[in-house]
Amino acid sequence: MMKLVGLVGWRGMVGSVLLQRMQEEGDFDHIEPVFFSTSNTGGAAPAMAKNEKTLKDANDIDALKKCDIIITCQGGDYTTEIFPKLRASGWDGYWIDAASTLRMKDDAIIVLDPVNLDVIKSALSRGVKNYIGGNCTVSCMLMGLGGLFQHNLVDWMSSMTYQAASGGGAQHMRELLTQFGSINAEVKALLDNPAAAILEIDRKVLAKQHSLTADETKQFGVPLAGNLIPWIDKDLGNGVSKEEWKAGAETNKILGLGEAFGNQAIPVDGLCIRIGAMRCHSQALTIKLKKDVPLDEINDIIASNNQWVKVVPNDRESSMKDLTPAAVTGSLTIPVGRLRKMQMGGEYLSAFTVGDQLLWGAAEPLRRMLRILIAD
Ligand SMILES: NC(=O)C1=CN([C@@H]2O[C@H](COP(=O)(O)OP(=O)(O)OC[C@H]3O[C@@H](n4cnc5c(N)ncnc54)[C@H](OP(=O)(O)O)[C@@H]3O)[C@@H](O)[C@H]2O)C=CC1
Ligand SMILES: N[C@@H](CC(=O)OP(=O)(O)O)C(=O)O
Repeated sequence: MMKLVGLVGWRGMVGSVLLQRMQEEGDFDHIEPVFFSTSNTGGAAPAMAKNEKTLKDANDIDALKKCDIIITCQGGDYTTEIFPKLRASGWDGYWIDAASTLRMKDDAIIVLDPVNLDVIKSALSRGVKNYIGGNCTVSCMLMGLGGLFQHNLVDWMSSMTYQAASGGGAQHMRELLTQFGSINAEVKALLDNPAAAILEIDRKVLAKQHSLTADETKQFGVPLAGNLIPWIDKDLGNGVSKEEWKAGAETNKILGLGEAFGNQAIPVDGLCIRIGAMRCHSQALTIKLKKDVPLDEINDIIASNNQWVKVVPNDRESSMKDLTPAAVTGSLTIPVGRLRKMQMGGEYLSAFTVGDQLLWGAAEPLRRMLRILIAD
């Protein structure tokens, strides 16, 4: 019999990408879906619905309890509120979640199966029921550089990120575009006049950035258009942002490394920066290798790790064409480029990678976890 799969948060940005991928991969042919809503109980379920044509109440524990598997992209507040109640009610089904709430719990696995299928399989055999998608930057980095970890070559890694507006949510993407529009409108007449002085244009742009209305900076708090923000997520109070903390904590948990697994963690640290890209996160990596491996071997190790990673030749033209958010958006390909040995010595490797943070960064690992569960 087909598994009853509850879908919560399917209407949001991550959820919409998830549904789109599930349709592309024919996942609905293998499940009996039940669509839930926090705002429209009784409304019409989307076209993929089979027997259950109306939306169920996402806060109704009895309705949720009927599902064998629940996938939620509804967000952390929903998970915090509903998940404990559902488990307390005796529900023993599989919970697949995009939110960070449960990621670091002992009874939860962070899923990224092209990288940690062994960790997932071992957890399934132990009866673990909670499978959580990783932080977008971490997942995209591991999809690109997983080969180096698999070959136990990484001594430590520093990751400097360039994260897109979408990481904040749909409203943040809209706000970025609104800001670009306001700034452009401010200097449109001067731009149309080739004789206009560039310093006058620059002065007006800066004045506009400083005078954007509260409405125009409601999501980010400051301008992002023509600017950047060197802080993402909460301030942990020790000079580290929560997004930066996740790099080390989640990378190691995904790989099954660290004290909890009885072995040594690999230090992964850096600064996380918000930039004015739409939905691709990029990161510049400095990797201290455990030994001086020739660059052609490194290229092979990275390229052969999974079918989505693509090594981009370290030259100007290839980097400009294939290693940008605009080139990668909407695609599952994870390009890794700018691979070269650094001045510090043969064990120091630089790399640059880009990933669509709504695909490998959010929806795709959840979808693939569902396929693993229904294949069993
Ligand atoms: N954004 C990201 O990059 C990432 C997000 N995540 C996680 O996924 C969660 C969901 O993120 P995201 O998809 O960006 O959140 P959204 O804000 O796009 O969607 C969340 C929910 O908001 C409700 N909603 C209210 N108004 C609208 C509207 N106009 N259009 C669509 N939905 C609406 C929907 O619930 P309902 O249908 O019940 O009303 C929807 O499921 C995050 O909180 C986070 O935990 C994880 C990784 C990356
Ligand atoms: N914090 C990420 C997006 C996100 O949702 O991350 P997490 O799933 O770890 O909360 C960003 O802003 O780019």
